[in-house]
Amino acid sequence: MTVPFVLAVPSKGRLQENTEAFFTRAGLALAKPRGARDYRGTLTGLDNVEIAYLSASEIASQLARGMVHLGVTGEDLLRESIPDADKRVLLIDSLGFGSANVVVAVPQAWIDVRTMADLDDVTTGFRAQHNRRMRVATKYINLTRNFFAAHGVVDYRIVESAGATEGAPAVGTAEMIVDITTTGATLAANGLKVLDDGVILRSQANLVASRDADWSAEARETARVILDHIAARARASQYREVRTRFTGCNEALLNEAHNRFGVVAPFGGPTSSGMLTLHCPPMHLYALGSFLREHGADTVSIASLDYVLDRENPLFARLETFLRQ
Ligand SMILES: Nc1ncnc2c1ncn2[C@@H]1O[C@H](COP(=O)(O)OP(=O)(O)OP(=O)(O)O)[C@@H](O)[C@H]1O
Ligand SMILES: O=P(O)(O)OC[C@H]1O[C@H](OP(=O)(O)OP(=O)(O)O)[C@H](O)[C@@H]1O
Ligand SMILES: [Mg+2]
Repeated sequence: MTVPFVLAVPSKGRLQENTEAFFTRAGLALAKPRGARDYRGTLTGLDNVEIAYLSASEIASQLARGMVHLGVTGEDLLRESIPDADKRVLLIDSLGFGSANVVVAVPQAWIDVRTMADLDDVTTGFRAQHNRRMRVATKYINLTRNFFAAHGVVDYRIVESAGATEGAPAVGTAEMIVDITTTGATLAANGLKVLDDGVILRSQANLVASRDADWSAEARETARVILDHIAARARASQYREVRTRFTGCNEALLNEAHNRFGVVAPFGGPTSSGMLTLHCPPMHLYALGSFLREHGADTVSIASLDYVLDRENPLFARLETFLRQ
């Protein structure tokens, strides 16, 4: 019996939809053959892959324990729940969604407290005056400890919070908080402000590999195929395809296009009839089109790319290096 390759994806919340869309764009359709309430799924076309639908925090701990091969979860959860995270898991690629900052926030009323150094003074003064330590409400216990230690802040105590952390100062269960914020609306609504140097981590969703999973030859091959799909899509979305034909095209012109517009010529220089295919970053398309016409092209067509399959697979290369270390 072959052991399935397990890919863990968020089962709910804001990460779920984005993760599904991400795999779909890469040409990997997640399916739930036994219905929407099933927490096991499949990846169309890859028979030995099992999708595990788990909460984002559960994905971080399953990756740490080697129970899943690949997973999508927030960097905040990985760094909080895995000591020495960079040894246990590989953040293969950040995915551009699920962005949130883990921050130190204090009441806006503390007008003289703007930095971690100010906080150090205040916590020390508080302890001397009240004979107890200031309380920090958070679920990010390890991130908080490390960050406060790095700033030399020691006169505090953590109060573990399971939710509605921003409310803690107002209800009097803590003086300040460490929590995640995206728009800042929840902090503002609770009369809190982020310290100027109080961003502990800029987090986003990542595609993550576990070191301790069963990386058999078959599992590696499955990872290669999955990451090949993802890399092909990523490569495609960084460029548009520009096609034109003109006889005056030469290497000097291509070099200039490369230097000025970041253009690459994936299939080499022009064909004998002068046909030229270029890949150009979206922001330079018009400038490139103008440049090509100035140098003799009559018509330039621009099209978006769905996938670009390269011999190189930078994502899988990263995984192989990590597993070898
Ligand atoms: N504004 C935000 N607030 C909270 N989490 C966000 C935000 N934006 C992105 N995220 C990401 O989503 C993760 C939380 O996802 P979610 O709440 O679904 O999972 P969970 O906290 O593990 O589950 P549960 O709430 O059931 O314990 C965060 O850790 C973070 O990586
Ligand atoms: O900066 P903002 O855009 O206001 O977002 C931040 C808030 O969003 C999240 O809570 P959520 O509503 O997801 O509840 P949860 O604690 O159950 O995850 C997070 O825990 C913050 O409280
Ligand atoms: Mg949550």
